[in-house]
Amino acid sequence: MDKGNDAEPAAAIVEIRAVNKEYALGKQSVIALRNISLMIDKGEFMALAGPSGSGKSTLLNLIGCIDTPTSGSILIQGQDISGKTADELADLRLKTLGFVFQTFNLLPVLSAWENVEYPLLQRRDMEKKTRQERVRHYLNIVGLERYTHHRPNELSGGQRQRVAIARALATHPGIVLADEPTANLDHKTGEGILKLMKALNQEEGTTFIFSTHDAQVMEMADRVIKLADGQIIE
Ligand SMILES: Nc1ncnc2c1ncn2[C@@H]1O[C@H](COP(=O)(O)OP(=O)(O)OP(=O)(O)O)[C@@H](O)[C@H]1O
Repeated sequence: MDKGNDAEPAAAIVEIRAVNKEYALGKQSVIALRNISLMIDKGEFMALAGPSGSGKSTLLNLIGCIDTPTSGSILIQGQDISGKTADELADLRLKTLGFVFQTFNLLPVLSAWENVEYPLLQRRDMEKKTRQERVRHYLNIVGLERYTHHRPNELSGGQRQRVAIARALATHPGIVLADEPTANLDHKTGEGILKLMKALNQEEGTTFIFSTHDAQVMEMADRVIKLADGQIIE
């Protein structure tokens, strides 16, 4: 009987195979990632840790299909993304990936409701009623049901990050990528955001991959991958 890997379902939601990333900086080149190989399972709550410049954002950008590796390959839900067109990658980002950023990246002229609704408007096949229920559901989950009409500048940092989390989850992505999601929040608020992410990971089974400097944030992860100078050291 064939017991090879081909016969088994792929457990990894993200697979990174021997990835290198080099940036050209004028005539010089900067090696941001060196020979990274990593399997991330569905439902993981995983932290990327490491000092500034160690390659955390670069790795998140590659997994998020925002940037491409110089060599090596990345598989998302078993599909190699290197052969995909820009349109196919945009579709993958919209359907499979949710993003949470350090600086929240909300659209300032839109209300909390409209910010969460925004990515759903690109789903042409989604009915208005379904869309509105989604927005209401995720704003309730992050505890912002009373702030739906507020614009980002009328919200606190923690509330803004809650809007960003609701926006990331509203499209029902399999994976949420969060680049230093607590870096611009005070410690208590940051802890609340992490607890919220962890609860959503457990309740909805969403895979979370986040970068952090904060040791207490790392403690909440199922697994911590440490990077230094573009390499996995632990
Ligand atoms: N667009 C770019 N052009 C040139 N070099 C870059 C670019 N982006 C990142 N780098 C370099 O790649 C390396 C890794 O950067 P990266 O932003 O991934 O680190 P990081 O661990 O996320 O740091 P931080 O915690 O400060 O955000 C650094 O040396 C950085 O200067």
